[in-house]
Amino acid sequence: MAYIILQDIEKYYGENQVLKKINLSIEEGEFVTLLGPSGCGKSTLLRCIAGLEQVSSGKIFLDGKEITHVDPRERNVGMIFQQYSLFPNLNVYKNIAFGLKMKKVDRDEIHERVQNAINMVDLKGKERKYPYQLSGGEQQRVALARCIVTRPKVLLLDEPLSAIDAKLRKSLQSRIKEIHKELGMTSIFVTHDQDEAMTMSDTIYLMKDGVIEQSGNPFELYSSPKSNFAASFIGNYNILSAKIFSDLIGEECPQVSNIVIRPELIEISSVDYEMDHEYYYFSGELVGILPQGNIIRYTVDLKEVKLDVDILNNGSDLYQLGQQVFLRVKRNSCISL
Ligand SMILES: Nc1ncnc2c1ncn2[C@@H]1O[C@H](COP(=O)(O)OP(=O)(O)OP(=O)(O)O)[C@@H](O)[C@H]1O
Repeated sequence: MAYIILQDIEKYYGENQVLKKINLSIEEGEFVTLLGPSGCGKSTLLRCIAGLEQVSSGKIFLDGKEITHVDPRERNVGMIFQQYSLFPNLNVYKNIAFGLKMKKVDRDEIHERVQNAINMVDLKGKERKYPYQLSGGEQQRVALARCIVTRPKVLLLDEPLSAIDAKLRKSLQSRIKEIHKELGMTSIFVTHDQDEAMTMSDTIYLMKDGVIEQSGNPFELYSSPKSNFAASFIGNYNILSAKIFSDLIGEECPQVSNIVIRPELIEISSVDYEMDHEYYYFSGELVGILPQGNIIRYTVDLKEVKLDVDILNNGSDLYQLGQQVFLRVKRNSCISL
Protein backbone atom coordinates (compact mmCIF):
# COMPACT_ATOMS: atom_id res chain seq x y z
CA MET A 1 0.00 0.00 0.00
CA ALA A 2 1.32 3.47 -0.85
CA TYR A 3 2.34 5.77 2.01
CA ILE A 4 0.06 8.68 1.07
CA ILE A 5 -3.13 8.05 -0.87
CA LEU A 6 -5.51 10.73 -2.11
CA GLN A 7 -8.83 9.30 -3.18
CA ASP A 8 -11.28 11.32 -5.31
CA ILE A 9 -10.38 14.59 -3.61
CA GLU A 10 -12.70 17.48 -4.42
CA LYS A 11 -12.65 20.98 -3.04
CA TYR A 12 -15.12 23.79 -3.56
CA TYR A 13 -14.86 27.40 -2.47
CA GLY A 14 -18.52 28.36 -2.74
CA GLU A 15 -19.50 27.55 -6.31
CA ASN A 16 -15.91 27.44 -7.48
CA GLN A 17 -14.59 23.87 -7.83
CA VAL A 18 -10.85 24.09 -7.27
CA LEU A 19 -9.96 20.37 -7.05
CA LYS A 20 -11.72 17.83 -9.29
CA LYS A 21 -11.50 14.15 -8.31
CA ILE A 22 -7.79 14.09 -7.60
CA ASN A 23 -6.35 10.60 -7.21
CA LEU A 24 -2.71 9.99 -6.45
CA SER A 25 -0.51 7.74 -4.40
CA ILE A 26 2.93 8.50 -3.06
CA GLU A 27 5.46 5.94 -1.84
CA GLU A 28 7.36 6.33 1.43
CA GLY A 29 10.55 8.36 0.92
CA GLU A 30 9.42 9.71 -2.45
CA PHE A 31 10.02 13.34 -3.45
CA VAL A 32 6.96 14.49 -5.32
CA THR A 33 6.26 17.82 -6.98
CA LEU A 34 2.91 19.42 -7.73
CA LEU A 35 3.65 21.58 -10.77
CA GLY A 36 1.30 23.89 -12.60
CA PRO A 37 0.36 27.48 -13.42
CA SER A 38 -0.97 29.96 -10.90
CA GLY A 39 -4.46 29.12 -9.69
CA CYS A 40 -4.50 25.44 -10.77
CA GLY A 41 -5.02 24.25 -7.18
CA LYS A 42 -1.53 23.14 -6.07
CA SER A 43 -1.50 24.99 -2.76
CA THR A 44 -5.08 24.02 -2.00
CA LEU A 45 -4.20 20.34 -2.48
CA LEU A 46 -1.15 20.69 -0.23
CA ARG A 47 -3.20 22.47 2.43
CA CYS A 48 -5.81 19.69 2.31
CA ILE A 49 -3.03 17.14 2.96
CA ALA A 50 -1.77 19.28 5.86
CA GLY A 51 -5.32 19.59 7.24
CA LEU A 52 -5.27 23.39 6.95
CA GLU A 53 -8.22 23.09 4.55
CA GLN A 54 -11.07 20.58 4.74
CA VAL A 55 -11.76 18.61 1.55
CA SER A 56 -15.33 18.86 0.20
CA SER A 57 -15.28 15.14 -0.62
CA GLY A 58 -12.80 12.29 -0.97
CA LYS A 59 -10.40 10.61 1.43
CA ILE A 60 -6.79 11.05 2.48
CA PHE A 61 -4.72 8.18 3.89
CA LEU A 62 -1.30 8.44 5.52
CA ASP A 63 0.69 5.35 6.43
CA GLY A 64 -2.37 3.12 6.26
CA LYS A 65 -4.65 5.36 8.37
CA GLU A 66 -7.39 7.65 7.15
CA ILE A 67 -6.57 11.23 8.16
CA THR A 68 -9.21 13.10 6.14
CA HIS A 69 -10.70 14.76 9.21
CA VAL A 70 -7.79 14.44 11.64
CA ASP A 71 -6.63 17.66 13.35
CA PRO A 72 -3.57 19.16 11.55
CA ARG A 73 -1.46 18.87 14.74
CA GLU A 74 -2.14 15.13 14.90
CA ARG A 75 -1.10 14.40 11.30
CA ASN A 76 2.64 14.43 11.86
CA VAL A 77 3.11 16.59 8.82
CA GLY A 78 5.45 19.59 8.61
CA MET A 79 4.81 22.50 6.28
CA ILE A 80 7.01 25.27 4.92
CA PHE A 81 5.54 28.27 3.15
CA GLN A 82 6.80 30.87 0.71
CA GLN A 83 6.64 33.50 3.48
CA TYR A 84 9.10 32.40 6.13
CA SER A 85 6.63 33.04 8.96
CA LEU A 86 9.26 33.02 11.71
CA PHE A 87 8.58 34.53 15.14
CA PRO A 88 10.20 37.99 14.83
CA ASN A 89 10.79 38.30 18.59
CA LEU A 90 12.64 34.98 18.92
CA ASN A 91 16.22 34.32 17.84
CA VAL A 92 17.19 31.51 15.46
CA TYR A 93 17.75 28.98 18.26
CA LYS A 94 14.43 29.76 19.96
CA ASN A 95 12.51 29.78 16.67
CA ILE A 96 13.79 26.26 15.95
CA ALA A 97 13.24 25.03 19.51
CA PHE A 98 9.68 26.43 19.71
CA GLY A 99 7.79 23.36 18.43
CA LEU A 100 9.70 21.01 20.72
CA LYS A 101 9.10 23.24 23.74
CA MET A 102 5.36 23.20 22.99
CA LYS A 103 5.52 19.42 22.92
CA LYS A 104 7.26 19.53 26.31
CA VAL A 105 10.32 17.69 25.05
CA ASP A 106 13.11 17.34 27.62
CA ARG A 107 15.59 20.30 27.70
CA ASP A 108 18.72 18.29 26.84
CA GLU A 109 16.96 16.58 23.98
CA ILE A 110 15.73 19.94 22.65
CA HIS A 111 19.31 21.21 22.70
CA GLU A 112 20.66 18.18 20.85
CA ARG A 113 17.92 18.21 18.22
CA VAL A 114 18.15 21.96 17.62
CA GLN A 115 21.95 21.73 17.22
CA ASN A 116 21.53 18.88 14.74
CA ALA A 117 18.96 20.82 12.73
CA ILE A 118 21.17 23.94 12.75
CA ASN A 119 24.07 21.91 11.37
CA MET A 120 21.87 20.35 8.71
CA VAL A 121 20.81 23.71 7.30
CA ASP A 122 24.30 25.25 7.67
CA LEU A 123 23.32 27.94 10.19
CA LYS A 124 26.05 27.32 12.74
CA GLY A 125 27.12 30.63 14.32
CA LYS A 126 23.74 32.31 13.63
CA GLU A 127 21.92 30.88 16.66
CA ARG A 128 21.59 34.24 18.47
CA LYS A 129 20.53 36.27 15.43
CA TYR A 130 16.96 37.52 15.04
CA PRO A 131 14.98 37.02 11.79
CA TYR A 132 15.40 40.69 10.75
CA GLN A 133 19.20 40.19 10.86
CA LEU A 134 19.04 37.32 8.34
CA SER A 135 18.83 37.18 4.54
CA GLY A 136 15.78 35.61 2.86
CA GLY A 137 17.70 32.39 2.19
CA GLU A 138 18.83 32.17 5.83
CA GLN A 139 15.31 32.79 7.09
CA GLN A 140 14.00 30.02 4.88
CA ARG A 141 16.69 27.69 6.27
CA VAL A 142 15.50 28.55 9.79
CA ALA A 143 11.95 27.68 8.68
CA LEU A 144 13.26 24.37 7.29
CA ALA A 145 15.15 23.60 10.52
CA ARG A 146 12.11 24.52 12.62
CA CYS A 147 10.11 22.03 10.61
CA ILE A 148 12.53 19.08 10.50
CA VAL A 149 13.41 19.35 14.19
CA THR A 150 9.94 17.99 15.01
CA ARG A 151 10.68 14.96 12.78
CA PRO A 152 7.49 14.98 10.72
CA LYS A 153 6.72 11.91 8.63
CA VAL A 154 5.85 14.12 5.70
CA LEU A 155 7.37 17.42 4.63
CA LEU A 156 5.10 19.75 2.65
CA LEU A 157 6.78 22.67 0.91
CA ASP A 158 4.65 25.40 -0.68
CA GLU A 159 6.86 27.35 -3.13
CA PRO A 160 9.50 27.74 -0.41
CA LEU A 161 12.14 29.16 -2.76
CA SER A 162 10.16 31.51 -4.95
CA ALA A 163 11.29 34.66 -3.08
CA ILE A 164 14.95 33.69 -3.24
CA ASP A 165 17.42 34.73 -5.94
CA ALA A 166 18.39 32.28 -8.68
CA LYS A 167 21.85 31.27 -7.46
CA LEU A 168 20.94 30.73 -3.82
CA ARG A 169 17.84 28.96 -4.97
CA LYS A 170 19.92 26.27 -6.70
CA SER A 171 21.96 25.63 -3.57
CA LEU A 172 18.84 25.47 -1.37
CA GLN A 173 17.23 23.06 -3.83
CA SER A 174 20.14 20.67 -3.33
CA ARG A 175 20.14 21.16 0.46
CA ILE A 176 16.41 20.36 0.67
CA LYS A 177 16.97 17.25 -1.47
CA GLU A 178 19.89 16.13 0.76
CA ILE A 179 17.89 16.65 3.97
CA HIS A 180 14.95 14.77 2.47
CA LYS A 181 17.27 11.82 1.81
CA GLU A 182 19.18 12.02 5.10
CA LEU A 183 15.98 11.98 7.15
CA GLY A 184 14.18 9.51 4.88
CA MET A 185 11.14 11.79 4.72
CA THR A 186 8.35 11.76 2.20
CA SER A 187 8.18 15.22 0.64
CA ILE A 188 5.61 17.06 -1.46
CA PHE A 189 6.90 20.23 -3.07
CA VAL A 190 4.72 22.82 -4.81
CA THR A 191 6.16 24.96 -7.59
CA HIS A 192 5.17 26.65 -10.83
CA ASP A 193 8.76 26.46 -12.06
CA GLN A 194 9.31 23.51 -14.41
CA ASP A 195 13.12 23.61 -14.02
CA GLU A 196 12.79 23.36 -10.25
CA ALA A 197 10.36 20.44 -10.60
CA MET A 198 12.75 18.68 -13.00
CA THR A 199 15.73 19.07 -10.68
CA MET A 200 14.07 17.98 -7.47
CA SER A 201 11.45 15.36 -8.15
CA ASP A 202 11.17 11.60 -8.28
CA THR A 203 7.65 12.12 -9.61
CA ILE A 204 5.98 15.22 -11.01
CA TYR A 205 2.20 15.72 -10.97
CA LEU A 206 1.39 18.34 -13.57
CA MET A 207 -1.85 20.13 -12.65
CA LYS A 208 -4.23 22.26 -14.67
CA ASP A 209 -7.61 23.69 -13.58
CA GLY A 210 -7.92 21.38 -10.56
CA VAL A 211 -7.04 18.12 -12.32
CA ILE A 212 -3.85 16.15 -12.73
CA GLU A 213 -3.08 16.49 -16.40
CA GLN A 214 -0.11 14.09 -16.46
CA SER A 215 2.25 12.44 -14.00
CA GLY A 216 5.54 10.64 -14.27
CA ASN A 217 9.24 10.99 -13.62
CA PRO A 218 10.88 14.18 -14.94
CA PHE A 219 12.31 12.40 -17.95
CA GLU A 220 8.92 10.95 -19.00
CA LEU A 221 7.18 14.27 -18.61
CA TYR A 222 9.82 16.09 -20.59
CA SER A 223 10.16 13.63 -23.43
CA SER A 224 6.59 12.32 -23.77
CA PRO A 225 4.03 15.07 -23.18
CA LYS A 226 0.49 13.73 -23.53
CA SER A 227 -1.26 17.03 -24.27
CA ASN A 228 -0.66 20.49 -25.71
CA PHE A 229 -0.71 21.87 -22.19
CA ALA A 230 2.01 19.45 -20.99
CA ALA A 231 4.06 20.16 -24.13
CA SER A 232 3.87 23.91 -23.68
CA PHE A 233 4.39 23.89 -19.92
CA ILE A 234 7.31 21.50 -19.81
CA GLY A 235 10.12 21.90 -22.28
CA ASN A 236 8.67 24.82 -24.25
CA TYR A 237 7.78 22.62 -27.18
CA ASN A 238 6.99 24.09 -30.61
CA ILE A 239 3.34 23.20 -31.27
CA LEU A 240 2.24 22.96 -34.92
CA SER A 241 -1.19 22.01 -36.20
CA ALA A 242 -1.12 18.81 -38.28
CA LYS A 243 -2.32 20.83 -41.31
CA ILE A 244 0.55 23.33 -41.10
CA PHE A 245 3.07 20.56 -40.45
CA SER A 246 1.82 18.63 -43.54
CA ASP A 247 2.17 21.78 -45.66
CA LEU A 248 5.69 22.37 -44.38
CA ILE A 249 6.98 18.86 -45.05
CA GLY A 250 4.93 18.33 -48.20
CA GLU A 251 3.55 15.01 -46.93
CA GLU A 252 0.22 13.83 -45.52
CA CYS A 253 0.33 13.79 -41.75
CA PRO A 254 -1.21 11.08 -39.55
CA GLN A 255 -4.72 11.82 -38.23
CA VAL A 256 -3.67 13.85 -35.22
CA SER A 257 -4.43 17.37 -34.06
CA ASN A 258 -0.92 18.64 -33.40
CA ILE A 259 2.75 17.86 -33.84
CA VAL A 260 5.12 19.00 -31.09
CA ILE A 261 8.89 19.44 -31.42
CA ARG A 262 11.41 20.29 -28.71
CA PRO A 263 13.46 23.40 -29.58
CA GLU A 264 16.79 21.72 -28.73
CA LEU A 265 16.14 18.86 -31.16
CA ILE A 266 16.06 21.19 -34.17
CA GLU A 267 19.40 21.84 -35.85
CA ILE A 268 20.17 25.16 -37.53
CA SER A 269 22.68 26.08 -40.23
CA SER A 270 23.46 28.98 -42.56
CA VAL A 271 24.00 26.53 -45.44
CA ASP A 272 21.50 24.02 -46.74
CA TYR A 273 21.74 20.44 -45.46
CA GLU A 274 22.33 17.36 -47.60
CA MET A 275 19.11 15.37 -47.82
CA ASP A 276 18.80 12.36 -45.57
CA HIS A 277 15.55 10.40 -45.23
CA GLU A 278 15.82 10.40 -41.44
CA TYR A 279 15.10 14.15 -41.25
CA TYR A 280 12.52 16.79 -42.10
CA TYR A 281 13.91 20.03 -43.56
CA PHE A 282 12.70 23.64 -43.34
CA SER A 283 14.11 27.03 -44.15
CA GLY A 284 13.12 30.54 -43.14
CA GLU A 285 14.16 33.95 -41.90
CA LEU A 286 15.81 34.41 -38.52
CA VAL A 287 13.55 36.81 -36.62
CA GLY A 288 14.63 36.36 -32.98
CA ILE A 289 17.82 35.85 -31.01
CA LEU A 290 17.42 35.43 -27.26
CA PRO A 291 20.46 34.49 -25.14
CA GLN A 292 19.26 32.49 -22.10
CA GLY A 293 22.42 31.73 -20.16
CA ASN A 294 23.88 28.49 -21.44
CA ILE A 295 21.61 28.35 -24.48
CA ILE A 296 20.57 30.76 -27.23
CA ARG A 297 17.00 30.64 -28.48
CA TYR A 298 16.62 31.44 -32.17
CA THR A 299 13.20 32.08 -33.64
CA VAL A 300 12.81 31.25 -37.31
CA ASP A 301 9.86 32.45 -39.39
CA LEU A 302 8.74 29.74 -41.84
CA LYS A 303 5.82 31.94 -43.07
CA GLU A 304 3.12 29.45 -41.94
CA VAL A 305 4.57 29.27 -38.45
CA LYS A 306 7.51 30.37 -36.31
CA LEU A 307 9.82 27.74 -34.78
CA ASP A 308 12.02 28.15 -31.71
CA VAL A 309 15.43 26.52 -31.92
CA ASP A 310 17.73 26.20 -28.88
CA ILE A 311 21.44 25.73 -29.31
CA LEU A 312 24.29 25.76 -26.81
CA ASN A 313 25.69 29.23 -26.25
CA ASN A 314 29.39 28.94 -27.04
CA GLY A 315 29.93 32.67 -26.77
CA SER A 316 29.93 33.56 -30.46
CA ASP A 317 27.22 35.20 -32.58
CA LEU A 318 26.64 32.66 -35.32
CA TYR A 319 23.65 34.13 -37.07
CA GLN A 320 22.25 37.59 -37.82
CA LEU A 321 18.66 38.77 -37.64
CA GLY A 322 17.05 38.77 -41.09
CA GLN A 323 19.34 36.11 -42.53
CA GLN A 324 18.02 32.98 -44.21
CA VAL A 325 18.70 29.84 -42.17
CA PHE A 326 18.15 26.13 -42.73
CA LEU A 327 16.66 23.79 -40.17
CA ARG A 328 16.43 20.04 -39.84
CA VAL A 329 14.86 17.76 -37.28
CA LYS A 330 14.81 13.97 -37.02
CA ARG A 331 11.46 12.51 -38.05
CA ASN A 332 11.25 10.54 -34.81
CA SER A 333 11.71 13.75 -32.76
CA CYS A 334 8.32 15.02 -33.96
CA ILE A 335 5.66 13.85 -31.48
CA SER A 336 2.04 13.44 -32.58
CA LEU A 337 -0.63 14.47 -30.06
N1 LIG B 1 -9.53 30.59 0.80
C1 LIG B 1 -10.00 30.66 -0.43
N2 LIG B 1 -11.23 31.12 -0.70
C2 LIG B 1 -11.70 31.17 -1.96
N3 LIG B 1 -11.02 30.81 -3.06
C3 LIG B 1 -9.78 30.35 -2.86
C4 LIG B 1 -9.18 30.26 -1.55
N4 LIG B 1 -7.93 29.75 -1.68
C5 LIG B 1 -7.73 29.55 -2.99
N5 LIG B 1 -8.83 29.91 -3.71
C6 LIG B 1 -8.98 29.81 -5.17
O1 LIG B 1 -8.68 28.48 -5.54
C7 LIG B 1 -7.97 28.43 -6.77
C8 LIG B 1 -6.69 27.65 -6.58
O2 LIG B 1 -5.83 28.35 -5.70
P1 LIG B 1 -4.43 27.77 -5.25
O3 LIG B 1 -3.82 28.76 -4.31
O4 LIG B 1 -4.61 26.37 -4.76
O5 LIG B 1 -3.67 27.72 -6.63
P2 LIG B 1 -2.12 27.52 -6.91
O6 LIG B 1 -2.02 26.57 -8.04
O7 LIG B 1 -1.41 27.15 -5.65
O8 LIG B 1 -1.69 28.97 -7.38
P3 LIG B 1 -0.41 29.87 -7.01
O9 LIG B 1 0.77 29.22 -7.70
O10 LIG B 1 -0.75 31.20 -7.59
O11 LIG B 1 -0.29 29.87 -5.51
C9 LIG B 1 -7.77 29.87 -7.19
O12 LIG B 1 -8.74 30.19 -8.13
C10 LIG B 1 -7.97 30.65 -5.91
O13 LIG B 1 -8.46 31.93 -6.18
